[in-house]
Order: sequence, then C-alpha cells, then structure tokens
Amino acid sequence: MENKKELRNWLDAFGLDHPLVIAGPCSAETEEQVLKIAHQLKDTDATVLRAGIWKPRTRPGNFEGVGALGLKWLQKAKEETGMLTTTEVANPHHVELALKHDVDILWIGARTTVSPFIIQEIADALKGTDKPVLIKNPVNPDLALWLGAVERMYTADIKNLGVIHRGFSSYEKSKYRNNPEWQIAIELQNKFPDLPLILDPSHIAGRRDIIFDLCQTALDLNFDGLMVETHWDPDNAWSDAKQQITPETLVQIMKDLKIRKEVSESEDYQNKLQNLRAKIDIADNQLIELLAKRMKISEDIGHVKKSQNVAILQTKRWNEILGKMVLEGEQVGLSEEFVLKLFKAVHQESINHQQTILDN
Ligand SMILES: O=C(O)C(=O)C[C@]1(C(=O)O)C=C[C@@H](O)C=C1
Repeated sequence: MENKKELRNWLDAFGLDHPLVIAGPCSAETEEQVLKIAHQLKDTDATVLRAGIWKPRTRPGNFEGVGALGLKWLQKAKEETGMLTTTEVANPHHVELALKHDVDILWIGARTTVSPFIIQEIADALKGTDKPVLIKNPVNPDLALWLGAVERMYTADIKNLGVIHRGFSSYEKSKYRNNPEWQIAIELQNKFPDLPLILDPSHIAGRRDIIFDLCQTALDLNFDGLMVETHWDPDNAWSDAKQQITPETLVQIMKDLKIRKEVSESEDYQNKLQNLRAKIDIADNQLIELLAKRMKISEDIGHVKKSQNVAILQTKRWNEILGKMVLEGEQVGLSEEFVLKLFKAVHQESINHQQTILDN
C-alpha cells in the first residue's frame, strides 16, 4: 500500500472548515440516552455520533454493551438529527449487523487490531464496502501491526480508510490511561500523510481534565479529527465514566482549540523559519559530534574494564548519572521524561560500544 491523495477523499467530501469531530457516549445505554445526546450534539461541530454497542472489557462482569438492539437506536438518532453514526465492530457478525442497520462509519478497536486473524475476517466481511473504516492502534506500541491492519482492509478493496490514535498500554503507571507515544503517530503520518488520522483523547487520558491539552497537541501535530466520548450525565455513565465529557464541555473545547495551518506562504515566515532551521542544523551536528565523543570515552572505559575483567554494567555509577542529569535538565527546562528517555538510549549505546570491545 502506498500513500495516495485519494485516501482522504471521504474526509474531504465532508467539506469541513474544522477537524472532523466524532462524539457520543462510550456505550449506548438506553434509547432515551442515545437520542438525547444526539439531539444535544447535532448543533455542535460533531458530524458523527459514536456509541459502543458491543464493549470489549478487560475483565468479565462489567457492562458489555446492549448488543444489536442499540443499532436501532443509532438509526433512529440518525433519522431524527441527520448526524452520521459510527460504532465498533469486532467480528464478521458485528459487521453484518452494522451494515444491515446502515451505520455510516465503522471502527475497529485496539484489542482487535492486535490480531491479524480477526482483522482478516473483518476485512473479508467488509469487502468492497464504501463505508469509511477507522482502525484504532493496537494496544501495544507496534506501528507495523497497526499499518498491517490498514493494509488488510485496503487489499480487501476497502478504500475509505482512516486511523484512530487511542494510546498504548504500558505496565508502568503514568498520568495517562494509555500512553500517547506521539512519535508513533508522527511516523505513521510520515509514511501515509494522506491517511486521515483521528485522535481519541478519551482513551489516552482516562480522565476529563487533560482532554483539551491532548486535543491541542493533536492539532499541533496535524491530526485530521477528534473522537471524544461525550455523555449528558458522564458521572453516571455505564462505562468509562471518568473520561466522558458533557456536550457543553465539547463545545467549549472546540471554541478554545487553536486550529493551525500546515504551512504558510508568507515571505517573512519563510525567512524566519529558514534562519532558525539553519541554527537547528548546527545544533544537531554538534549533538551528533558530542555523542560520538562520549562513545569514544566509553570505548576507552571498555578497554580499561577488559584489562581488569570487569563487567560493563555499573548500576551505582549509572544511577548517579541519571539522578544528576534529571536535576540539571530540570534547571534548563527539560522534562524528566525526556531526560530519562535520552540518557537511557545513550547508556544502551554506550553498553553496545563496550560490548564489542569486551567480546573481541
Ligand atoms: O562508568 C562506567 O563504568 C561506564 O562504563 C560508562 C557508563 C556510561 O555510559 O556512562 C556505561 C556503562 C555503565 O553502566 C555506567 C556508565
């Protein structure tokens, strides 16, 4: 599969002057709930109403969705409000029912994207449909697996495609429910700049208070749309209560977001940018030279260790360096997260250099 301008035709056809907004509850709960939220959303920037009908839950015993019955509620919501509808499909049976009930856009969840077998079954069931299909990233940070799922759809002649970035699971606790790992989305855009890319801030955040910041970061990274879990009574939602927002909050978020252009033709802008980029190029060269210099010193240490038959890993010294660098980084405005990532990569490279010396 190659990048093609046509990949974004379905999105461009909406003719929006703002990012695509998909909003609605995590789960369809009752007919009243679906219709009420649809009416509240119809005069906002939201073009598409979302609602989970079948909910994959981590552990059994939680609400697992209302099932096919909810598709009728979505249909009714569409008739009453004119909003398009979308829901998650996780097997060929879901696909059949969703197509039968004329759901406009289908999405594939993170737990499904991890399995090429299920993805292939879904692709076969969807073969030839012109409905847009949006593929969430797999739960693990694996770009090839994510793109593999997109390719399986494309090969099944499903040409209206998009991807949803919902963050990645990790064992370590962080402020996110799922870590954004923005560099994966950046890499994806590099490979497929015309494949519509939508952010799901709700599943990355797992809480309401950081949804706006995530949306702004996404727009700053040229995302094409937002899928935001929205409920008229979030605290009493049957699933994911902590991360849902009200339609009023969604309207406020859309008002406050700064929507930026990808480029500017202004001469002044071009000149300033060229100048600053020349400075970045110099700084990058210095960084590379400095890193190479550090590795040479590490190799010298490798020779000294070899002569005394000493192990490469020196945990005490390494922890001292990390602690010191985090503090120094803080003083010059570098985040702890960045300094740790950078120095862990430096340490690994340093170990690799010493390894070739000690093993030869
Ligand atoms: O100080 C050492 O012993 C080194 O080998 C250097 C170094 C480093 O790159 O800073 C590399 C490996 C050790 O685990 C600790 C530190």
